[in-house]
Amino acid sequence: MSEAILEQLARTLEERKQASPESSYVASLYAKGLDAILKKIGEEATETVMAAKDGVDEKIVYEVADLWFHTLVLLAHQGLGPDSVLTELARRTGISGIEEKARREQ
Ligand SMILES: N=c1c2ncn([C@@H]3O[C@H](COP(=O)(O)OP(=O)(O)OP(=O)(O)O)[C@@H](O)[C@H]3O)c2ncn1[C@@H]1O[C@H](COP(=O)(O)O)[C@@H](O)[C@H]1O
Repeated sequence: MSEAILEQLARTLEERKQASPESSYVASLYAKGLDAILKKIGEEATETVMAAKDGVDEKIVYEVADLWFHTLVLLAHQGLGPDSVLTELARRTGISGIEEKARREQ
């Protein structure tokens, strides 16, 4: 399920490259450029740290979702997608390419 969400969101982020900045938050970030996206990632990372310091699980989840979302916007902006990160994580955990492909197709 989690991969399906990432893939759906990645498709939406790709579609937003054709949208007007007035009609979409993501399109407005693309229009502002890389530095604006990186600034949001920095802010969301800081908010994640503060949430973790507060120790409230709901806040942590909310801020990590914001952080993940903005890193996905960065990947899309750079012409990358969640697949490349999942492949790298799979490589680190020792899952082979064939195993990973089979798992994804299940
Ligand atoms: N998943 C998200 C998502 N998560 C977080 N955000 C936005 O990220 C921003 C988080 O910034 P902050 O926490 O600083 O809150 P804020 O003060 O309101 O934000 P700023 O005004 O400072 O930018 C908010 O504006 C949230 O609305 C998101 N915006 C959009 N999406 C999804 O992205 C897709 C495209 O969205 P649009 O571009 O809006 O069509 C859709 O599927 C949306 O559901």
